[in-house]
Amino acid sequence: MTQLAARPARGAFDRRLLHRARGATVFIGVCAALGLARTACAVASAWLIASLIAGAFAAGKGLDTLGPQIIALAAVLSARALLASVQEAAAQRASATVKSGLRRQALEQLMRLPSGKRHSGETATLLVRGIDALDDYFARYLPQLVLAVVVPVGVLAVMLAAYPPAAVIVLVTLPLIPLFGILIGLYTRSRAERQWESTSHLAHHFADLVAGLPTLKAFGRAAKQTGAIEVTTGAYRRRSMALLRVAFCSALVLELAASLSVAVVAVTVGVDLVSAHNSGGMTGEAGLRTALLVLILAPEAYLPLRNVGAHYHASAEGLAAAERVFAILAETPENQDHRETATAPGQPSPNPDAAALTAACVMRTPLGRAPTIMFRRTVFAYPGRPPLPELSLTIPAGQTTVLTARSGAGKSTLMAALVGFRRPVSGSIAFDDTELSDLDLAAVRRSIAWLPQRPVLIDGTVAENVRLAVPDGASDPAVAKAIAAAHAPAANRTVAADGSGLSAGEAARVGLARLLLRADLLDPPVLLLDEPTAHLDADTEQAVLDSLAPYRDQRTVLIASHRPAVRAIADREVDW
Ligand SMILES: Nc1ncnc2c1ncn2[C@@H]1O[C@H](COP(=O)(O)OP(=O)(O)OP(=O)(O)O)[C@@H](O)[C@H]1O
Repeated sequence: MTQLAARPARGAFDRRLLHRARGATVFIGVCAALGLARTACAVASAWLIASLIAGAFAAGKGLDTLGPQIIALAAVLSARALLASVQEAAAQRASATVKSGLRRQALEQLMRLPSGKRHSGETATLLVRGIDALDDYFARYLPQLVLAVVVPVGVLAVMLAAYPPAAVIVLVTLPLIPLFGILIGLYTRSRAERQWESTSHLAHHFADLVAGLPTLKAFGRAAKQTGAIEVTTGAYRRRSMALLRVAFCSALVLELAASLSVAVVAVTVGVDLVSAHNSGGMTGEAGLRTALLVLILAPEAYLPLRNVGAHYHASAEGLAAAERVFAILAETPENQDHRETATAPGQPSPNPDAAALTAACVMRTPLGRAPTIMFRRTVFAYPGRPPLPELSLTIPAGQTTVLTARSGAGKSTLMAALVGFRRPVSGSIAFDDTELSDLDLAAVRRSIAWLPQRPVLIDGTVAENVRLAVPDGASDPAVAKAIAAAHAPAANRTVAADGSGLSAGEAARVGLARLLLRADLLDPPVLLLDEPTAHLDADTEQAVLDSLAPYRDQRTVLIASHRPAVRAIADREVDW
């Protein structure tokens, strides 16, 4: 289930969405201008239609007299259609701007937050489908909201000039539409939130199931998952149908209110027309034209407000997703220094801004040549777990230290802490005499090459995977050298993001090639290697360790491993 609490419903006009993109503000201005032009077209076409009918029926005019008016009507209707398509194009453009802005900001924030905090299936659904659902908000709802303000005012002004009683009826009944719309909208909003939770849950469940399918099949439990999927999709279907029911009912209610109001206007105008023959009021061509003008214009006053209600339902899913994106953007990265950027050393940096920032930091690397690393009474803790034992440890400068503590003692945690992905709950970490918390974390990361226990892989070739280790890219020969030194698979071998296509040992050597490439090009003074030879046979292990030898020289190297061959290259072993 989604981990993000739904926020209270916002108004119909979400300022935060518009503030996210400068283009959106221009778009609102364009919408208002186009709305005014469309109102003018609506009034002009109503007047032309009324004149044509009144001229033909009340004054008996022929095509020769009415010809210019027919041409004018065609021109006005074409202009109205053109304005509508310009508005649609502007809306799509504004929508694309806001969506890409939101996606970029959410991704940057997610990369700053501690990894593993959020489910990937749910996040992918939010960032792809959820944000895409904002199209309805920008392309339909927002333009309609502008029209809902501009059109009724324009139409009412014309009606007031032409036939004040009809204007009064419209003025009195018009607020019923937004009133009903708001009441239904408030109800829909909570349903849309629940619908979005169902969507996230389904995505979450499905992603978990697909990832765990081999294991489930191996234990003969795959068929049992059919029932669980049926339950999840059933809940999703029921919530979708409930939301659709509300949408249809709301359209019906708004339609009914508008139709009744127009009917009252029609009856008033009709009664006036009939009684005019006795009183001398609305008679002849002018009287019929006025009556027709009012009858054609009256529905135009209600239409934008009704459409706002309908489009609100269409955009509710996008708004619910946007709430969650804003919740992500508002999160404070608890495990992170406020100065850090997003790139993990030796790990891919999908964010060019972060890469550029990291590249800038290389000019002021804070770590001296081969620093001493100190853990002083450091305690790490994971949520819901007892804290790990207090640790006081000195990793000597320029030496290779092998951590041999038992499995689960916290070796990987300690390495993650050195690159700022874990923060101790008490005690401190220092490079030479400077506390990590006083250093620029982005620059610290730039000074470290880290081979994690399970290197992150992306879809692509081995070369592409290796090249990611350096934010500014690397030449083919440099990549080839690192691949050869790490005894990694051929550069053109294809790899899937889940690691399929490579054995566990081969994947580890791709990670090692990244570390070596980083060491070659960025010359970091610290190397961290977490179980670098865990899946390797003795010969390959020795070859890899031999390749590593020149890189260990003049650097502070920390390796987590229990393997005898690795322990044999240690200047110092540490256990706790
Ligand atoms: N994300 C996490 N959430 C909760 N507990 C965790 C998490 N990561 C690690 N731990 C726990 O913290 C402890 C230390 O884990 P860590 O991976 O650092 O140990 P390690 O010494 O590297 O183990 P190994 O040699 O098996 O790789 C373990 O008890 C582990 O279960």
